[in-house]
Amino acid sequence: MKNKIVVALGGNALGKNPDEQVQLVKHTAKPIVDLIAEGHEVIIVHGNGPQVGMINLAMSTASQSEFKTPEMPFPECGAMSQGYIGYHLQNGIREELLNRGMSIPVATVITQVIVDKNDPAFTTPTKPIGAFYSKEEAEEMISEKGYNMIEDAGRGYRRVVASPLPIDVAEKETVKTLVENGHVVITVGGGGIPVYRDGNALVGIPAVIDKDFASAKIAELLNADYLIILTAVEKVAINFGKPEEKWLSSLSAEEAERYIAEGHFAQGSMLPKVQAALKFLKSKPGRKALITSLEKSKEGIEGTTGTLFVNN
Ligand SMILES: Nc1ncnc2c1ncn2[C@@H]1O[C@H](COP(=O)(O)OP(=O)(O)O)[C@@H](O)[C@H]1O
Ligand SMILES: NC(=O)OP(=O)(O)O
Repeated sequence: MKNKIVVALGGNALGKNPDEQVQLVKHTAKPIVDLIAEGHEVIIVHGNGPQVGMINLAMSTASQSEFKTPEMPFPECGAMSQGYIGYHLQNGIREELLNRGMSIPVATVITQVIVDKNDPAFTTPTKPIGAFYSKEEAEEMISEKGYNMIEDAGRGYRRVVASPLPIDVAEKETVKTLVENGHVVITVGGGGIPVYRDGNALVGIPAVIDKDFASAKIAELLNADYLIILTAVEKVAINFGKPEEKWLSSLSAEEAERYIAEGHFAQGSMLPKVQAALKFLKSKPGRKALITSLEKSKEGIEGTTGTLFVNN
């Protein structure tokens, strides 16, 4: 059956610098084009944590240097990250399509996502961005740049920014029109540029929306059948990393809610994915969500691997 599928790409699909990104995206394009070749309509969402952190730090450092480049506001850095990642992704997918004899237009839509400027998330920064640093480097960044830094699961220190929930997608009609006309669209990159409504204006606000929540939102708005969240693991586990770890092939809404309450999914990594999958599943009967790895996405949609969220 032909499905309308929103695919959310995790950090392992993109890499840490432009060279790595170009190379990784060639690999990322293959499972995406597999889905397109099977006749599915595919909409692509990607993360931007490492990239928006890199861009913002570079712009801020340059503006404070002898070269005195202009201060670049955070929402503009988010827009730059969408352009930078979208540029590589659309070319990678385009090339893979042409290699397989398919001439299908691919485009990135710079996408703004409406948030509530009074979202409580603005008072507690939780979203890790940029690179990992040592404790000493983190302390220097706190005192020199005023950043909020946290220790991230034993992997080092990372800057954190606010992460409000997505309410609506400003460019949803444009995305819908492109999808209906057979275009492959990359949208809500990095969760979308967070904006709030002020009369007729959309005003950017410094934050990074979680791309898992944003992908569930655009999937709902586009009336998609399927949300596929691709990450570094083939399945979701309970008791992850413990001796009694159990990998799950399917999850009902009731089971997912119970496991969330029992604390099986790590905050900032697996938890938003499970919450986003659950939200999409519950938004309309018949909708399905899958969490699996990039490499296994074809098998995942064929039903032979991954964690499938279904209402029974
Ligand atoms: N319960 C769990 N089941 C599976 N993976 C988990 C679980 N809890 C945490 N993880 C970790 O979460 C990671 C995915 O989160 P993250 O790396 O932040 O995602 P992204 O692909 O969006 O960059 C997995 O690779 C895994 O290491
Ligand atoms: N915006 C966002 O969720 O990015 P990451 O997936 O890179 O954390």
